[in-house]
Amino acid sequence: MDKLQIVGGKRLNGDITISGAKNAALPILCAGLLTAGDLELSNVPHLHDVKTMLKLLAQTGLKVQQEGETVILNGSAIDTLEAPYEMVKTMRASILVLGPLLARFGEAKVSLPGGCAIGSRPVDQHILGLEALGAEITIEGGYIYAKCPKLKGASIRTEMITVTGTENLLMAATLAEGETILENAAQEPEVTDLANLLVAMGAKIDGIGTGRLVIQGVPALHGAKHAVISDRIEAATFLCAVAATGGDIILRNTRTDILDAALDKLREIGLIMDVGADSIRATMDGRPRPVSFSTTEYPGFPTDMQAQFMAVNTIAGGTSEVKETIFENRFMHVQEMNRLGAHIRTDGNTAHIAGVFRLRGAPVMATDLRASASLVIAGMAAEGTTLIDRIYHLDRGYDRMEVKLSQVGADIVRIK
Ligand SMILES: CC(=O)N[C@H]1[C@@H](OP(=O)(O)OP(=O)(O)OC[C@H]2O[C@@H](n3ccc(=O)[nH]c3=O)[C@H](O)[C@@H]2O)O[C@H](CO)[C@@H](O)[C@@H]1O
Ligand SMILES: C=C(OP(=O)(O)O)C(=O)O
Repeated sequence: MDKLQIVGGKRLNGDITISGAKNAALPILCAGLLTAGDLELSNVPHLHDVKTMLKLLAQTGLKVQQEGETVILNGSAIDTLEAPYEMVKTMRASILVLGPLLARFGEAKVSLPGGCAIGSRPVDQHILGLEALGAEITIEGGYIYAKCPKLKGASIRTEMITVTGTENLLMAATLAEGETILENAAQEPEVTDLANLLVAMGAKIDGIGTGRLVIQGVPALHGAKHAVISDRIEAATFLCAVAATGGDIILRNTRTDILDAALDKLREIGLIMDVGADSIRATMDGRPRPVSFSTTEYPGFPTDMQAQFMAVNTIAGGTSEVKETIFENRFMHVQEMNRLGAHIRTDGNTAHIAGVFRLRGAPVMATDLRASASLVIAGMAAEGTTLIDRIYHLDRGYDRMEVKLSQVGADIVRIK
């Protein structure tokens, strides 16, 4: 199992190119199931989750061609309407094949994803929404069996805002008969990116980027070309890294208009930023200032950045409070950060952090994707050597993170 070895205390200096967003690429790849035409996707990141998704899609009969960051999909010969447990268990986003398969082929069999380190993460809203569109759904032996010769438009209000739930229902509704209204829809930029692709494929969607999506179903979708949106979470993760280590970096190929909540907090920390249309220069000197925040849906502060900001807070000059409102168990990094000398106490969904002057390197264990990223940041800020075990979590969602960080001066190596 690969590990990362980090010798902390190095300032970061140089350029980093941000990759395409994992959370946009995954649903967008699933949209390949909706058409018999060619889908040509660029800016697709090199991630373990993308590999898993392509493997899952290929076993349905979807043709996959990949060269660098470009992926061409063709769905003219799909013959297996199934997502097996073996693949779904390693990546929850596999649930995103359910809506497209059902809408285009009238049936699908998809393994229930089950819980994971950050919470129980049910998919009841995906199921209820598809039932509202006319699907007959049964759950047996850990699998969701969905059937409906032709979905019919409906008005659906999910009980909470769900990102992949919105995406699944949105994709299904594009091929349903008549009008579908999705209320309480997620407004995350990755949902918008998917919606824009669907429109390029011939879908009729109003209200893109808002909490109310109105979809007029069409009989079929055609092929399209699309560039996956830049990863705002990767960008903000590197900004947290420089806030923790000090230095002067430039992020390229980033979308600065979708980073507001994170940029506001980074300014509060003391990071000086020169924000262009697709690049950010960030400089940091001195000790970070503590920041308190509560995670919420977009455009609020993203739960996927909670752990990385907590890493910065551990060495800030003062105390802070971090509240996690999206997932019930997303503080797995706390114990590991405390092993590095941080002073964090949790009380339900709130973490109280008393900044220490210096963290000290230690062996730690990654527990989930963003927890892994936060330990990388903490390790880079710590004195001495930190060894991070179980970094397969990191590889799920960061495109060669250690390579990008070494290029800007971090002392970080992968140990096979
Ligand atoms: C691949 C992808 O895009 N992953 C993102 C997506 O995950 P994902 O789409 O799985 O997260 P959701 O937005 O669905 O989850 C939000 C909350 O709703 C709950 N819920 C959701 C659906 C449902 O049917 N029932 C239910 O109870 C979840 O347990 C959670 O507490 O959004 C999360 C919240 O921004 C991000 O952290 C993930 O990085
Ligand atoms: C929780 C995340 O991803 P996923 O929904 O794919 O588990 C994440 O990207 O931080």
